[in-house]
Amino acid sequence: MEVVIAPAEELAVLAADAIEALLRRRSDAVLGLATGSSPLKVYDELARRHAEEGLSFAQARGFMLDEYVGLDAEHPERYRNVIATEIAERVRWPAEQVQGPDGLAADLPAACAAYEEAIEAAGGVDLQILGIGTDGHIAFNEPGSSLASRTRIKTLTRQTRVDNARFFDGDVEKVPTHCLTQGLGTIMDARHLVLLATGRQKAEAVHQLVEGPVSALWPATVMQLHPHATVLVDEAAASRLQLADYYRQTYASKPSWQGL
Ligand SMILES: N[C@@H]1[C@@H](O)[C@H](O)[C@@H](COP(=O)(O)O)O[C@@H]1O
Repeated sequence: MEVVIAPAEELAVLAADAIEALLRRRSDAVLGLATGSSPLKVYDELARRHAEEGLSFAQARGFMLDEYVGLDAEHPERYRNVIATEIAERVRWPAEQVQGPDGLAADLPAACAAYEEAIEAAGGVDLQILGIGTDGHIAFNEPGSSLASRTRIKTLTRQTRVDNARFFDGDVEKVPTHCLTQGLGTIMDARHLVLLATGRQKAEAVHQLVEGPVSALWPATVMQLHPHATVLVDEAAASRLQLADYYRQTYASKPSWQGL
């Protein structure tokens, strides 16, 4: 696992560099997309490169991590709509090439199974962008999630609903109680995991993710078992890391030919 500690703007550039390098290598690359505030600067940077430097998403495919159950098709916080607004439309990504689990399906388990099949049929995710919840969840894999889980229905914790209430007029009761989420096993199948975290409220989760014992109690710790995982954090999110100096030295002495 590589840990990079840098200001948020720099982290966004690093993540965008990795995505750009992938797209220039393979224009039909498969990107894993996350919602939440953590990836927003990355999406801004990709939109800028699309507009100013011609970075193309015309052939790329995208798979979202998760979706709320039951939000109206037009609801602005429906993750499908969030991804359309924050990234897909800005880079003129053909809508049919970006998919998410269907939180409005009549048969939710069938929708989860279909989603797993769609990811597999696309050849799997090349690069997965991730954020992390304050309770250590990735996607919506709340504490207690099986480390081998696949796309399924989950109940959101009170903590996650409180954290996400800011997107629902600050009213926790408006935050859905259930979601569909890629499982930890699904996420672990992606070939490169790039997690972004900023702010002191993420410091404990980041410490557990990087340095804690692998445990369902902190679901993101499963990433320690991934052969290619990158953790991009600002100083505040890194403030509880025991080996922060070592990560800094390692990154400072990294050869320029080596990407993330
Ligand atoms: N389902 C999303 C996650 O994918 C995201 O990583 C997390 C952190 O959100 P933020 O980046 O806004 O802190 O919250 C949500 O619950």
